[in-house]
Amino acid sequence: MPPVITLESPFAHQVFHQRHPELFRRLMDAHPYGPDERAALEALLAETQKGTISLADDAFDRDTWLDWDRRHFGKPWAKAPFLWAESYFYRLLLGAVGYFDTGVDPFGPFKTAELRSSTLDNDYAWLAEQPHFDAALMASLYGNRADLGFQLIAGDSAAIHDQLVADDSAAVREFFQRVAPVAVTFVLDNAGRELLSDLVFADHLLTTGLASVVTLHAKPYPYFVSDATMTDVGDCLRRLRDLPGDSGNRLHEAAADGRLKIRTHPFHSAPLSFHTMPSDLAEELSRGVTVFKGDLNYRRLVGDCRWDPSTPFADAVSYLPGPAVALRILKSEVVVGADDRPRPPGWETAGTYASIQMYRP
Ligand SMILES: O=P(O)(O)OC[C@H]1O[C@](O)(CO)[C@@H](O)[C@@H]1O
Repeated sequence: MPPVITLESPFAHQVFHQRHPELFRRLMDAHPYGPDERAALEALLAETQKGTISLADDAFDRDTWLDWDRRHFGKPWAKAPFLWAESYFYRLLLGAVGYFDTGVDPFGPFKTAELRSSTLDNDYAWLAEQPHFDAALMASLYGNRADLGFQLIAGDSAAIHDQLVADDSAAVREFFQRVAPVAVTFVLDNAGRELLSDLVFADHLLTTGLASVVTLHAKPYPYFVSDATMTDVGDCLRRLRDLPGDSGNRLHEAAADGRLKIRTHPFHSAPLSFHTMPSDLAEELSRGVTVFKGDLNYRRLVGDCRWDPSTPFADAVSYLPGPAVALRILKSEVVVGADDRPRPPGWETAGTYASIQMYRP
């Protein structure tokens, strides 16, 4: 594997030194946190910006983190791998605000606001007509770009394709048509609009008979601000029932008869790439095709490393136990399988480029 990306990277440094303080300001604004939680958040910020990585003796999940440790405890945060450090940061954030005692999702107010957004019904008006395969696939992809005007998805697809650095959409469509009906697992990313769009894609696969069963893998706890937990999946399914079209009701029925399953796995909040996924998860992902959503899952899929962007996608994911589709808006420095068209500086992290990549063992 190429060298791993660490917090020494200017992009990762910016995440820890600019985005995290802003996140903490918003959390303290959104919640009536008392002096203890506020002090714990301030201490966490200071530690992750200047201190050493530590693991509390009485942490309830100490054994898990010792298992996931790669000799990072006791070392400076500034030298840690970006993926490992970000993941542990969110675990510590949850501890600081008492999540493991109260069960109150610190990001809940942001997620709720998105589902209550006054523009949501209008943005999903296109659902009134049953989307075809490409539109459903693109909705799931571009759901990963939070600020997308969703009418674009059903409209001018040429503009969208121009932004793709890798486009295996035809191979994805042909794959589903050839192997249908197939078991499909979604390794979910964000709640809110992204999850609503993923649900629309899942409904399309079930309704058209391309999927025999769809399993949604959510995060075991709140993570990376907006990542979907099991609770978020329930909330989004309910919200989808109020949006135009009938996807929400169909998925509700699919859940009732066992064609839609919702689950989680502890490894989805591990600070490690999928190369080291446990055998029970690998066994699950070997049963059909897996759709990996979003930037964080992409980093975990290929490894959060300094790949040459022209490296074939298949070379980076050949360890997978079965076929896979990766749908991602590029928001971090990791890129594989990109075409060689010239792009402006910073294109990897700008959040304006996207990729659709398919792996068949
Ligand atoms: O929601 P997504 O698509 O997984 O993106 C999350 C991304 O945001 C960051 O936290 C900061 O850019 C990345 O580290 C991470 O990959």
